[in-house]
Amino acid sequence: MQNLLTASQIREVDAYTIINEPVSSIDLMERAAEAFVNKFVSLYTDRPSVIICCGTGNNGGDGLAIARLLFERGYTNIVVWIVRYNNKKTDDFEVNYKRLLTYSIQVQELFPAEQLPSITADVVIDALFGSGLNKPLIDPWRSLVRYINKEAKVVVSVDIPTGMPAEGNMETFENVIIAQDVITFQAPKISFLFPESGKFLKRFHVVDIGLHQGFMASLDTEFCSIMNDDIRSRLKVRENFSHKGTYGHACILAGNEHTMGAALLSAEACLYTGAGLTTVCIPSSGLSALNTRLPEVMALDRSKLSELGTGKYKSLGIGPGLGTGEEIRGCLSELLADDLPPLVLDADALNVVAANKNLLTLLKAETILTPHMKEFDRLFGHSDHWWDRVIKARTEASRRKLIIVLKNRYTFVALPDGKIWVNFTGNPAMASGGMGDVLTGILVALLAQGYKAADAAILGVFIHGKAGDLLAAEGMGVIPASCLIKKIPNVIEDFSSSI
Ligand SMILES: NC(=O)C1=CN([C@@H]2O[C@H](COP(=O)(O)OP(=O)(O)OC[C@H]3O[C@@H](n4cnc5c(N)ncnc54)[C@H](OP(=O)(O)O)[C@@H]3O)[C@@H](O)[C@H]2O)[C@H](O)CC1
Ligand SMILES: [K+]
Repeated sequence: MQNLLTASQIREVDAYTIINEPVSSIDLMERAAEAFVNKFVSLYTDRPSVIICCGTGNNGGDGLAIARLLFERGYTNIVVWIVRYNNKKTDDFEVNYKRLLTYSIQVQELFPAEQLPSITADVVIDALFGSGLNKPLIDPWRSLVRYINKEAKVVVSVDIPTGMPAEGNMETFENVIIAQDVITFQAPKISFLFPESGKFLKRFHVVDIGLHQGFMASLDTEFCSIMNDDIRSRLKVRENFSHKGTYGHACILAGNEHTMGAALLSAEACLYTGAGLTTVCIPSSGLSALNTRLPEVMALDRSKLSELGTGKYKSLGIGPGLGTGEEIRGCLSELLADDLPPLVLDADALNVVAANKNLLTLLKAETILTPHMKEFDRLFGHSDHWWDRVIKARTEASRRKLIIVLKNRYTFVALPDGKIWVNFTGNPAMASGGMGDVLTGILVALLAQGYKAADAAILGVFIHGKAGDLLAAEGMGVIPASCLIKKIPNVIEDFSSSI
């Protein structure tokens, strides 16, 4: 895992690195600028003309060093804007300013109430404000940002688009640079994870500037990202002499007459994730579809729900395509009161619980809930913005000792210990019906194999997204859920055999 830091934690790590590496702050700035330039030249290979718009804080200091380094790499068409809208400046900005003046790079100082120079360059590099932003922009900075957004062809931001807070509610921060690319230092900023950031940044790239890893890891953070090593260290290799009994019997209560596909997708994903045996509890109307499509999967008739609590199954998933009719509501209330195996609740199961919140209190510790945004809001109340929603997921997960998998482009896994694990695998080609059903099947299979619920959730979201990434890398711009399932074993193989 890698901790994701708030702006104040970034400052702490910065200061710790300077003292304990040790490295001077100006050298750390130089490293940041070098890392930016290396990435920039790999993204923009045709040596574009650039305007570098610099504030007078350390983000601006980075911008000045970037100008110098691009010049040293043979960029001839560089203009540096220095935005002097107040008298503040940092020491490292000042050092880099003096260094820049020894180069023959064109520098233009911008003062309030002056007309803004025209933008003719191919790319504007935005180094106005970074993680030091502490309030929404007002004029004259606001007008400058609006002008750049209107006039610039392409903007590449240093660390964070100017005007965006590093974390927190983004709603009041309306005037933000719209960046094609953001080259950000050490770790993604928490704000990048929320859909609201999507209108301000198209892509972000993380570059290592050598901040102190041990100190970063020691910080008590709310957010962390799921890394490849987290998967490798958790995935168990399938043992020689193992048999179907070794990998558990999973059961999925899903599907209805018109939504049997959801049950089939979940069951198939469960199969491909390696459950020893998979049973689906479906109405008899789905039997021929199941037998035709998934010969490996067994059926339990919907009338035999009482079998779910008998200890026969090692894990249980409830919800995909189940429906929310009276009959389902009644049987779910009874079931949840029963002694069930490790449980995943998805889709209609969540909707039934949302309509009868008392059921939440019946859920055993470590139950996995997999809501998308709307299901989450139905369960725990409406949120106006994602920051509020994610913090609510954290609170509910720790208060109720549940595992809440809040699905989105970057899925948030809120654990009972208060930590939120963010998953970075997955891609927009996966945005289609049935993907949630597949995730449920993956999770139920992992629980059947004896993974602890928190590990199953972390592994499950990663494997799901990674399977989609493999298909995207093969050129699939749209990925049907049934195609993704077939890639699950490849991901598991890749990550369990390379310890
Ligand atoms: N550890 C790292 O990742 C490194 C980061 N570097 C770069 O440094 C910036 C952060 O630099 P900092 O000097 O802390 O802050 P900024 O440059 O973003 O902002 C400067 C000052 O701007 C003022 N401010 C804040 N909000 C506003 C606003 N809305 N309007 C006007 N002014 C504003 C604020 O001063 P106040 O006195 O008003 O509080 C800021 O101090 C980081 O993003 C990286 O680019 C290092 O180069 C390497 C290590
Ligand atoms: K910036």
